[in-house]
Amino acid sequence: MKIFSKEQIYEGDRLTIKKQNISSADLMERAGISLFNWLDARLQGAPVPILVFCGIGNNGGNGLVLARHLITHGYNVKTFIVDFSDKRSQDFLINYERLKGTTKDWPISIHDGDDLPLISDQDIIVDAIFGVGLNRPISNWVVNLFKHFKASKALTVSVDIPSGLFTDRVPKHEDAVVFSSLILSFQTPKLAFFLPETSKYVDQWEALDIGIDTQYLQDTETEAHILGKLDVLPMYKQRGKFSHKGEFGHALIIGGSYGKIGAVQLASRAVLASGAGLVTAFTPKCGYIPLQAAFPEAMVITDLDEEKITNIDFNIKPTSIGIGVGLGTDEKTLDAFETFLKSNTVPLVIDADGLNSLSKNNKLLKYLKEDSILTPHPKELERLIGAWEDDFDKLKKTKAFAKKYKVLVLIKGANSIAVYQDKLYINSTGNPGLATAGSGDVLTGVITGLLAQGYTALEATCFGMYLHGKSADIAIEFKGYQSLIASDVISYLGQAYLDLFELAEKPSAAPKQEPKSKNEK
Ligand SMILES: NC(=O)C1=CN([C@@H]2O[C@H](COP(=O)(O)OP(=O)(O)OC[C@H]3O[C@@H](n4cnc5c(N)ncnc54)[C@H](O)[C@@H]3O)[C@@H](O)[C@H]2O)[C@@H](O)CC1
Ligand SMILES: Nc1ncnc2c1ncn2[C@@H]1O[C@H](COP(=O)(O)OP(=O)(O)O)[C@@H](O)[C@H]1O
Ligand SMILES: [K+]
Repeated sequence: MKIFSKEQIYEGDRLTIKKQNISSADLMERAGISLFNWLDARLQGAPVPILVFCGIGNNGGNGLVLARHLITHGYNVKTFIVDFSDKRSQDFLINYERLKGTTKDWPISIHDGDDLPLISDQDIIVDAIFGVGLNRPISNWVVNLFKHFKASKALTVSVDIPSGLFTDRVPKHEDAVVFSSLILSFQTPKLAFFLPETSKYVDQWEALDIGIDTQYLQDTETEAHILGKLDVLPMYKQRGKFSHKGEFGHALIIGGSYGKIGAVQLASRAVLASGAGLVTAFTPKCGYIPLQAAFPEAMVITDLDEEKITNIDFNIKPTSIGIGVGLGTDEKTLDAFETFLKSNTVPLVIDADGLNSLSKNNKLLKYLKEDSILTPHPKELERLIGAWEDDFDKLKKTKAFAKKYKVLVLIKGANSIAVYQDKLYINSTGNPGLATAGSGDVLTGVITGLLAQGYTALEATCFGMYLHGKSADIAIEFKGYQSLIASDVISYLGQAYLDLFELAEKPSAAPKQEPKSKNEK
């Protein structure tokens, strides 16, 4: 699913209004009704007090439309205008009048210095104060209102985006953003929903189709994409009945050092569990017995040295290589890594100590084969590209690095992001259970295994991180977060594959389904 920038959202609104020959108030009505449908389908008339807080712009306008429909459907609604500026948008005013025509409970205006309304933790707060139009720091009295929301512990639903969250920068103060239990976002989510520094404001999000022009949605190139099942399913390669293991490639995992052979075993097992035909592990001699004993499906080649890799030499023709897991950064290993990089022409995944080797000796970067896949977690990334201001700056720097060396960088984390040729591919699967030793080694194996089967670097990375996270999402249903271990992610990979072909289950009371916009294949 594409993630549109602030400018593209405004352009989409404008173009839709023109092409569909409607007014902006009509579009606002449609947006407001999509909010109502979603909430009504789940509230089903519950008498819960709903407190709708509206700004004076179009986000506020959405709130007024929602309030009006809730009132006419008999819900228990109180509407507040958060009067942070005397500049009211046209569509806000239209809906302000409409609302006053609907109920005798006119909206209550809140100004700087007014007492804040009483909010019980049984209430529902609708945050329609700021949308994507936020363009400067928020007045303190509004920040106090946000703190008041948080202190009330009431369920908070944000319209389009949590008020106070910018679409393109990290908020200066944590209190200046509404902590949202649920965001009902128009048409597509925003990039800020997926970054470590801003995701704390985002619990759940839903994208509501408001009928933005499908041609525009289809034709507009966006920097970021969130990858769901429907985005990765087209990448899946069917298996023919008469296929044989040679067709599914031969991956080579290079890594391991004394006491860290397990990383190689995890990666090698993940290679086969992702569907590759053959896997060979290249490790120090100390890895030979453990690997052959623990994982008979793998073939093993060993280094001359007992405890570390000192000379990478193999007589097989792998179709993909994954290097770095458990590798260590001993001087001799660094030299072997350099020699290997200079001669390698095979599709390559570099992880863990392979990345640290690149950081220790960044003149090696120029030897990286085009489309090599680097899979750093944030700490490894910082060693590679240097420190960054915030998550947006991190992405900017990573894009520059990926373009400069013509590589793909997968930044691992809660929402892993693959950075490739100026684009960002954000993973939608995975959970905190994955914060466990070796889960990154498994990811390396999955991606190397997919590369071996002929997936492109981008496909192997996007499909790989999706399956890896999906496997963990299935595994925690049986294991819980705490006791999920990396081996489980391998064991449940098969279920992750099978899940690809399960139809997405309908929410319990499916709201009136707007026609799916084309860009959601
Ligand atoms: N135009 C339309 O018909 C549609 C607009 N949409 C809604 O409109 C929102 C964007 O609306 P707006 O562009 O009016 O902007 P917002 O409603 O997000 O912000 C309101 C106004 O506040 C001002 N402002 C920004 N930061 C401020 C601050 N810190 N202190 C005081 N004032 C500040 C801005 O001038 C802005 O116009 C979207 O988030 C979405 O909710 C959607 O309904 C889609 C349809
Ligand atoms: N909170 C989280 N939610 C989802 N995925 C996570 C979370 N924490 C870590 N992960 C995932 O777990 C893996 C961790 O990789 P890494 O840090 O390399 O672990 P290791 O080095 O132990 O193998 C990555 O795939 C990352 O995306
Ligand atoms: K909002």
